[in-house]
Amino acid sequence: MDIRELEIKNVYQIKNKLYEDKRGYFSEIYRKNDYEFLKTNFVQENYSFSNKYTLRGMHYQIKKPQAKLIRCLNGQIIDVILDLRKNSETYLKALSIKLDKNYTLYIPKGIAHGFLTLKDETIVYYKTDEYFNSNDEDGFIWKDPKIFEYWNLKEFNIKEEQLILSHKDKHWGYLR
Ligand SMILES: Cc1cn([C@H]2C[C@H](O)[C@@H](COP(=O)(O)OP(=O)(O)O[C@H]3O[C@@H](C)C(=O)[C@@H](O)[C@H]3O)O2)c(=O)[nH]c1=O
Repeated sequence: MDIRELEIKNVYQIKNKLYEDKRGYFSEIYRKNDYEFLKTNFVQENYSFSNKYTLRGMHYQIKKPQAKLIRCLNGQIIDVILDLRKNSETYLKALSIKLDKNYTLYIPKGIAHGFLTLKDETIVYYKTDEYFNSNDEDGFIWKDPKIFEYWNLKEFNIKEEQLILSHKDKHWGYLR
């Protein structure tokens, strides 16, 4: 596997192998032994389907933080993360990465996560190593200065008014 650690500690980008032919393509999503190096026991799988310019985030769990293995099965996203691990060398560092069918992203526990879809019918599929618990969930607003630039809205010619957000994601406060 082609694995690259990104600028936030223990965040990995993994190149997906696609076997293309006249029918389309085939790709494995997950083999336990390939991902043993992560020492992560995934317990839940999710997928979301979104229209273009949907922004979901920024989310994390407090008591039982979730590591996530994220793949964009259809369409394209800008994935934005921020390191909230106080003991991390890269504490409060943010980054963004474009994901489509070619790359998987791994984020360890303690990282805030969000993504913006760049195409209609974008499907994001991800595994987590802790169950979702709405009482444990926290977040902050996507416009927080610590991450705002990472959405690259200008580069993609996206206006704030075009963004589609849930009620919850519109009303998070700034990161304290
Ligand atoms: C995330 C999640 C949501 N839900 C429910 C709660 C709610 O009624 C509905 C929609 O939830 P949300 O609006 O929180 O979905 P969404 O905004 O897509 O939440 C996700 O955002 C991305 C950025 C992440 O990092 C994920 O971990 C998760 O927080 O689905 C579950 O039942 N299980 C889950 O694991």
